[in-house]
Amino acid sequence: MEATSSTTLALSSPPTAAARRSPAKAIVASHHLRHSSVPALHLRAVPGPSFRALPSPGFPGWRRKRGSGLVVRAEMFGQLTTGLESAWNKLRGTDQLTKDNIAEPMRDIRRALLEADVSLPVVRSFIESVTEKAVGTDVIRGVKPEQQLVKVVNDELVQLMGREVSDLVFAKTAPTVILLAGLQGVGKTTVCAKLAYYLKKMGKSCMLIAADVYRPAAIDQLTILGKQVGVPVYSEGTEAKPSQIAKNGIKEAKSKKTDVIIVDTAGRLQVDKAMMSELKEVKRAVNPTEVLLVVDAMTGQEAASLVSTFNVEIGITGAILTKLDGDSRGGAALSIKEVSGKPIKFVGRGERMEDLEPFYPDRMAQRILGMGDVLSFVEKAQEVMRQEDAEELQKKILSAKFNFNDFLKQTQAIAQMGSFSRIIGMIPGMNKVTPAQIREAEKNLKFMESMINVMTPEERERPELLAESRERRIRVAKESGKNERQVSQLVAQLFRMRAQMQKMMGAMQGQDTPDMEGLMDSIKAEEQAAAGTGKRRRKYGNLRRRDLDAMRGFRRR
Ligand SMILES: Nc1nc2c(ncn2[C@@H]2O[C@H](COP(=O)(O)OP(=O)(O)OP(=O)(O)O)[C@@H](O)[C@H]2O)c(=O)[nH]1
Repeated sequence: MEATSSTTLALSSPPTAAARRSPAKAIVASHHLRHSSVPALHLRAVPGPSFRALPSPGFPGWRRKRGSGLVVRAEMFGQLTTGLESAWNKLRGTDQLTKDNIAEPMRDIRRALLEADVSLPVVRSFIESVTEKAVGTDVIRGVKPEQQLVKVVNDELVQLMGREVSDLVFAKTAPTVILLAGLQGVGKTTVCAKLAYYLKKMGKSCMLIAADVYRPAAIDQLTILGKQVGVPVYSEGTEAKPSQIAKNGIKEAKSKKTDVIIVDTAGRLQVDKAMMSELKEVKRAVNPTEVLLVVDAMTGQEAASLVSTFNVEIGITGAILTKLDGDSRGGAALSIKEVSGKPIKFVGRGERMEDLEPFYPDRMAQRILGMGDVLSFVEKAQEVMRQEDAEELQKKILSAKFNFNDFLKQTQAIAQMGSFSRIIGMIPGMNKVTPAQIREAEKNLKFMESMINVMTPEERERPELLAESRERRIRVAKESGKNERQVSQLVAQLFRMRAQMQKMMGAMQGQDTPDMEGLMDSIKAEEQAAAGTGKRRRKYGNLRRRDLDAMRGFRRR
């Protein structure tokens, strides 16, 4: 309920005043008094160009500014943001994130999340994965450890909240039916109208169905709000059965070729059998595309367990989180997806019809951290590092110095970035590598890593040593638990990779040609030994031929 800027009010009893001004507000305001989670509005006159009605500091979203006597809109999740800040501060003056220096900041993060009413199992797994990622992060030139931790926490928060925005699903053939459920006073009726307003802006025609027959004012409230947003409301009073009203309403909406139908259902003070069975009945009657549970952000992790319960009982497709404007501590937004497995699709951030927006996990994480500039700085620095790495790699390939250390670097880069294709994509001329080749490479890397790990620094630096010495290959095989053939293939593969990369980049000059006789003989001998079984030939024959071709290619050059 927001008064317009021209409204002049100096009142102590807002519902009565609101009642005088607008019947819609009267219903909303009187309804307000019945619900404890939202403090009642106390309209207050504050001096200004014109007197403006403002909620009291107890109202979500508004706080009294210290010292000034002014009432200002509060930062969302302010307390959580402040709690996290102390974690970053503890890392000042350190050079790198380590298991030891991260312990105390992690305790601060844990405390901040618990104070924000995030559910304990969620906090535990969050702390675990942030710690693991933070300690395993490479130092990025110019980026301070505390900034790096902000980035890790941000990425994990985004992940926790579902990563991607979860769009509303529309039925293949209209109409799309959206069933709204929720406890009393969470903002369900308001959400009906807000959602209709949102969909109307998308160019969809809507109809609201008033199936809350227990609170008589709910039907009037929906009718008035419907008028306000210019959407028809179907109702049959309080005598009919909700499932029947919903059915009839859908029939009417279909005859009017309506795109989306939103069904408002009755809330209860708490979850009870009667509500669940009625909801099940309505759900059966309307066969909805979306069943969305409206939950109040002020109820913290309780909201998350409600989403779980409703999902188990009636099967829902997602949640709408209301009253995110202000004092809510963040527990609901951070716990819902993880606890229930269901995404938050929309958030309500005020009482006006336009105060409903899709839920973007990344934007929410940035709001919580309040550090957008740090995040983009770290991302840029990471990008520069990757480019430098890629350039370095390119130089090595051009001079045929691509060795086992580079091989390992690739594996680590993959672990960090999630995909081989990103590195490959950064090397000019490498975009001819097919996704299938990349997938294959990713699979093989782990296997190869175990052999590279037991090579001496010299052998890693100069793969020629292994190509030329059977003893070395046997030693590597023994220490890594592989056989000689596998080591020979790995060495051959490195040279083949060099050759392929160079070929692709059109730079065939300046490479060393090791004496490959020994290695080739070894592969040939293996091939003969394996010739006994057709199965083995089929399995390995192709690979060996390719290896030998690569070797021959090298020898020719
Ligand atoms: N600050 C704030 N208030 C909201 C928001 N959404 C709803 N409200 C207010 O919450 C109060 C309850 O909203 P209703 O829509 O009447 O709640 P309901 O869930 O339909 O209640 P029942 O019909 O009893 O189940 C109203 O005063 C709304 O204006 C929001 O996102 N932010």
